Amino acid sequence: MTITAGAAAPALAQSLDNQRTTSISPLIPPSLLRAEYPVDEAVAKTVRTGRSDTVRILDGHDDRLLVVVGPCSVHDPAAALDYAARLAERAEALRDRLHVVMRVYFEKPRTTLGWKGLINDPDLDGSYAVNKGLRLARQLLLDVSALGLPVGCEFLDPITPQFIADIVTWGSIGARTAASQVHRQLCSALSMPVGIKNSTDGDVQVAVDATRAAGAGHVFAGINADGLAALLTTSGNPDCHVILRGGASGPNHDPATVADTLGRLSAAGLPRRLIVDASHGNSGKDHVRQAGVVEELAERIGAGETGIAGVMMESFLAGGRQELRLGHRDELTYGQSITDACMDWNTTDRLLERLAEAVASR
Ligand SMILES: O=C[C@H](O)[C@H](O)COP(=O)(O)O
Ligand SMILES: C=C(OP(=O)(O)O)C(=O)O
Repeated sequence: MTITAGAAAPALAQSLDNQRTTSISPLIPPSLLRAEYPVDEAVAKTVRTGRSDTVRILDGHDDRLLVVVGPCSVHDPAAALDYAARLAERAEALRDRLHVVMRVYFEKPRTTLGWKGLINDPDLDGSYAVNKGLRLARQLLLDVSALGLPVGCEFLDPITPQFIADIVTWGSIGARTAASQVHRQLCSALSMPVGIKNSTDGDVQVAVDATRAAGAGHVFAGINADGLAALLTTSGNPDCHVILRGGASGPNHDPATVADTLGRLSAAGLPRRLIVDASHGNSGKDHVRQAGVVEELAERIGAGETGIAGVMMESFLAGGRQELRLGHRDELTYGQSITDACMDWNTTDRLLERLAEAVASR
C-alpha cells in the first residue's frame, strides 16, 4: 500500500507541474566560476577603493563627481575592453575631479521582448548558452578592473550576483524592478553602493521607498555559493541612493525635481543622495539629446548647484544604435550598441572634460 502510494505521488505531481517548462539543465555553481576566474590583489584594490570612493562622494566627503559611463549593454567583450582601455586612460587623467565607473551591463530588462544580454544569450543567436555567458561576464569584469577601472552592473536576475558581485564596484536596480520586493531584498545583501532608478512612468517615490527598504535587513530565499537553495539573512545596505532617469512623464533632471527628491529622502529619514541618468527618459533615448543633458548638468554643477553626486551616461565607441538580427552577429558594426543609442567615444571624451571643468570651478 505504502509503496503504491509513494510511487503514485510523484507521477501525480508530475502531471500538475512543469507543464510549460520545456527543459531544465545544469548551471555552473557560483563557487566553481569564482575559482576558475579568481580575483587577484590588483582587482580587489580597484573594487575596494572604487566602492569606498563612491560612498565618500555620495556622502559629500569627497568633492569629486561620480560618473557612471559605458555601453547600454555589452554584446562584444572585445569591443567593451577596447572602450575600457580608452576610458581607463581618461579616468586616470581626470581622477582629481571625477570618479569614473564603467557601465558593464550584462542583463537587460526589456519592455516586452528582445535580446536580454550577454549572460542570457552570449552568442546572440537564441542559443542561450548561459554558462558561457557567465564565464565571459566574469572574465570581462576582471579584465576591466585590472585596468584600474571600477565597474558598474545592473542586477536583474536575483541569482546572478552570486557569480559576479565580488568584482562589481557599483550596482544598479533598474526602473522596471525598483518596486520589486525581490530586488529590494537583493540590494540589502549587496556589498557595494547601489543606485535605484525612478520608475518608467517617472514616479520618484518608488526609488525613495526602495532605498529605505534596501537599507533594512531581510530574510529571504536565494542560493549560496555552491548554488544550493538557501535562506539568506541580511543586515541591510546603507549605501543605496536614487537615480533620476526621467520617464513617461518627461525628463526629471531639472533643479526642482532634484530638490524635491532630496526632500523626499530627508522625509524618509534617508541621506540626501542622488545621481542623474542623462540617458533613458531624460533624453528620450536620443544620444544627441543625451549630450545636451550632460552639458546642462555640467553648467549647473559648475555654477554651484549641489545635490547631484553623480552623472550616468550611455556611451560606446560608435554613436547611435543598430538592430540585432539573432544569429547574424557578423552583420554588426563594431563598437555600436544593440540596445539603447549611445554617444560616441569623441563626444564622451569631450563631456568627461566638461564635467571635470565643472567640478573644478564649483
Ligand atoms: O537600457 C536599456 C533599455 O532602455 C531597457 O532595457 C528597455 O529596453 P526596450 O524598451 O528596448 O526593451
Ligand atoms: C535598463 C536601464 O535603464 P532603465 O532601468 O532606467 O530603463 C539601463 O540603465 O540600462
